Amino acid sequence: MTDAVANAKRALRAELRERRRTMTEPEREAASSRLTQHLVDLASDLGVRRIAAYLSRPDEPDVRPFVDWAWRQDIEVLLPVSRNDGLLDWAPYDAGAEEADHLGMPTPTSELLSPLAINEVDLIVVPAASVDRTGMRMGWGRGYFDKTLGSMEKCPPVYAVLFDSEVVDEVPRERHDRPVDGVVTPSGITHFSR
Ligand SMILES: Nc1nc2c(c(=O)[nH]1)N(C=O)[C@@H](CNc1ccc(C(=O)N[C@@H](CCC(=O)O)C(=O)O)cc1)CN2
Ligand SMILES: Nc1ncnc2c1ncn2[C@@H]1O[C@H](COP(=O)(O)OP(=O)(O)OP(=O)(O)O)[C@@H](O)[C@H]1O
Repeated sequence: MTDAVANAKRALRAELRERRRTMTEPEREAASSRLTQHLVDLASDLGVRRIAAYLSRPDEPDVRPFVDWAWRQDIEVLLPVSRNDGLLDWAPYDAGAEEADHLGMPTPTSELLSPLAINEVDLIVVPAASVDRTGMRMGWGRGYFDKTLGSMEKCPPVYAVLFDSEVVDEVPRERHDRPVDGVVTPSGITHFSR
């Protein structure tokens, strides 16, 4: 049963990855500017002082203009750094240098903070492959965010960033999967009731 779900996730991820890969540049640019506006609205409405986000790759919905906006507003932004033990360290965004880590993910080169640093933020913006209409989230297959969110005692609002077509009726679900409070897509913000 569990294997069947894991296989279903893998197949769905491959399909979603391919769809992202074939998006055109004008489509990406239009999505990016609308997405940024909604992320700015979300952070402004919540009055955040510190957030956790990530540095998107070219095929991901572009959260970089939002990260830069937050930094210019003096909102502290923490970025994930993948560890070999499956946990995430965090490092502050300072508009400085970045490098690709061994998984190919853009990673900051600023000072490393421990996995506990995320306990101090008031909004977490996470990547996702797909989210369903109840808020159940499927990530990219390494469990980093499920582990991180599952380890938090008191979790601030968590919003996944996706393209519109990636919000679906139902995602394959395993016991350890963590739901999100909402999604931000180019067409707007959806809040789930939990
Ligand atoms: N920009 C960005 N940074 C991020 C993430 C992300 O999704 N986007 N992460 C979010 O977690 C963490 C890194 N996570 C990763 C998740 C999966 C794979 C990966 O190689 N996955 C396999 C697919 C496995 C499968 O399909 O079952 C692959 O792509 O071949 C790499 C890094 C932290 N930083
Ligand atoms: N809280 C957890 N504790 C231990 N192992 C976990 C936990 N969450 C996920 N895992 C393991 O991580 C692997 C990937 O899980 P899954 O396919 O659900 O990842 P995902 O939702 O794509 O990841 P992410 O949350 O990083 O985006 C699985 O082998 C799973 O057993």
